[in-house]
Amino acid sequence: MSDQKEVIVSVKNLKQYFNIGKPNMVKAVDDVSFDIYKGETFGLVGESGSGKSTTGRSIIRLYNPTDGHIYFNGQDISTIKSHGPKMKEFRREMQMIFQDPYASLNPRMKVKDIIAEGLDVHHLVNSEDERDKRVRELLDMVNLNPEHMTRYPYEFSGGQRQRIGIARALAVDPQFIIADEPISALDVSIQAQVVNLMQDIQKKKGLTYLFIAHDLSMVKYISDRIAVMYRGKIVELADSDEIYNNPLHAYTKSLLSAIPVPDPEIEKTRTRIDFDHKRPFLDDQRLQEVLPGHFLYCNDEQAAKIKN
Ligand SMILES: Nc1ncnc2c1ncn2[C@@H]1O[C@H](COP(=O)(O)OP(=O)(O)OP(=O)(O)O)[C@@H](O)[C@H]1O
Repeated sequence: MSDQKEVIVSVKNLKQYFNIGKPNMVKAVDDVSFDIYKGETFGLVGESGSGKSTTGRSIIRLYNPTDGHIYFNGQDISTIKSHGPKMKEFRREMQMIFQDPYASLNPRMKVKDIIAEGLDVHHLVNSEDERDKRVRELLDMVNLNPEHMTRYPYEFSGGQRQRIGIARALAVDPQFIIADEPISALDVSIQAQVVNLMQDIQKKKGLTYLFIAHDLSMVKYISDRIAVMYRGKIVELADSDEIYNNPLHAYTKSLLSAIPVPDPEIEKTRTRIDFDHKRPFLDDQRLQEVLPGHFLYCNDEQAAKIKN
């Protein structure tokens, strides 16, 4: 994490509601606020349907926010037209890596054209030679053989395809990458390789990551800070170690208890903590700082108890 804690992305009171036929409204993201610091990996964790992907997609402005603000390097991007020239500039700085490397790469395009898409859109290269040279560099950066740039996605394994997805995201030299469950579809043996690669590249390029995952098993190792999301709200946010060693929200505790332990003896005795999913959010609760840098969704009385 950067020492100065310079904020790169700031999300303020974001609401993203979907109208699924009156009077039904899905509150996918419901009044969520957090900052992401330059150079850090910010983990966003929660079970399926908790609103993680919608949060990521709202930041990159794939949706028009229902309410609230998104700031990128201090500029409010929540009101910029999503297909206008101004947004195009910001898109160059914010890229996305998707969960399914099979679905997210066009099977009819050669790898070099997939990777160069951003270069073309943003007119970043002036000749075919320059384009090829850049694609080679990018393939090399993700440890793929540059000679394979004229191949098609089906000729690559799952892990290799995710590397292609990473190269595509890196092509425009972004500052910030949203990785939406980038390893969930991969074999466990490949997951660590892809994560290590992402971390190496992060160091080299000073990148900031928003890393979305449905469980804490990998995220706790790679994130500087973690936000736990439940039913459209952030219920806890703290440094990764703090989340792991001192979880305060019952939902966080249940997520932690779901992580398998590598030691078979300890694994045998692992008890899962259940979370009562019927428990509603109450009007007097909000996300508040209960310990330095540790935020919990609770009421004032609960907060005061933890503070003392
Ligand atoms: N475009 C949309 N239209 C209507 N409802 C949507 C849309 N996108 C998401 N939702 C709903 O919003 C809620 C949050 O979805 P979201 O995909 O953000 O959750 P998630 O935590 O990322 O889950 P997953 O891991 O399954 O992707 C879900 O109830 C989902 O059905």
